[in-house]
Amino acid sequence: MILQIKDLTKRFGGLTAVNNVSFTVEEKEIVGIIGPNGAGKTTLFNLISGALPVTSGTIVFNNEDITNQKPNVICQKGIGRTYQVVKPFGNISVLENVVVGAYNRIRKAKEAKEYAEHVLEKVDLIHRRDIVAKRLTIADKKRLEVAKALATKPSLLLLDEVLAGLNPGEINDIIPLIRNLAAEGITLIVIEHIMQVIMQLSHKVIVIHHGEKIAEGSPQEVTSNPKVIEAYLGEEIAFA
Ligand SMILES: Nc1ncnc2c1ncn2[C@@H]1O[C@H](COP(=O)(O)OP(=O)(O)OP(=O)(O)O)[C@@H](O)[C@H]1O
Repeated sequence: MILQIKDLTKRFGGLTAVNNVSFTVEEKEIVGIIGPNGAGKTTLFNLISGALPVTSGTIVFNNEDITNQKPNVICQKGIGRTYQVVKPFGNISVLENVVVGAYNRIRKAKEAKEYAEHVLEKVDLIHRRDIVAKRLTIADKKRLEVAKALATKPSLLLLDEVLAGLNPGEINDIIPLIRNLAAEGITLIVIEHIMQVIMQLSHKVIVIHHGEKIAEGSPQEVTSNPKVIEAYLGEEIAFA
């Protein structure tokens, strides 16, 4: 077991965004997290990555309690993440963006640059290395977001809607990339709205609704669960 989330709760004033959520993630697993808009998925990532303090509950990573540790400390322990809203440093090059990520783990400039180039090759963005990041297409900005997170050498990577806003062709191009990361031994937790992608990628799916975990199981199990179907009534997610 690489991650254990126990009774995790996050309140923003009177709003309980994450409510008593527990689950575990095994090494090399791909876990999908789904749930309607505002369900608390990104907040969950913010708690795991240390971007927000928890209200109660614990987060154990590699047998170590990391609850409420600082984001840079959690990153150095091996948890990387992407952001739903891509946040490249727009006025510097693609390569420099990734070098910034690499500096979390590598102190020497030459080594950080070499590692950043290696990561850019992995995400198929090496040919754009000298372009100013803000000039990238949306699809390439998503690849850059993954590259920045990969440069921190994560053993657990949290992907927050990296496929949102992409067309079907672009989505099909990025899915093998995600699979390759898993094949290399990186454990993945993936928030995604596109059910087909979740069904294709995930070993296990966790369904969050109003901050609570309402279902957990194989993609087939959760999509045939009446509670899950009800939570999604009126939502645009298609189970087909
Ligand atoms: N920093 C914050 N301060 C106050 N409320 C917040 C904060 N972050 C999130 N929330 C609220 O917590 C709830 C859960 O939000 P969250 O972004 O985690 O949902 P989500 O499942 O990721 O949604 P989406 O699919 O739309 O990204 C929402 O009601 C949101 O408005």
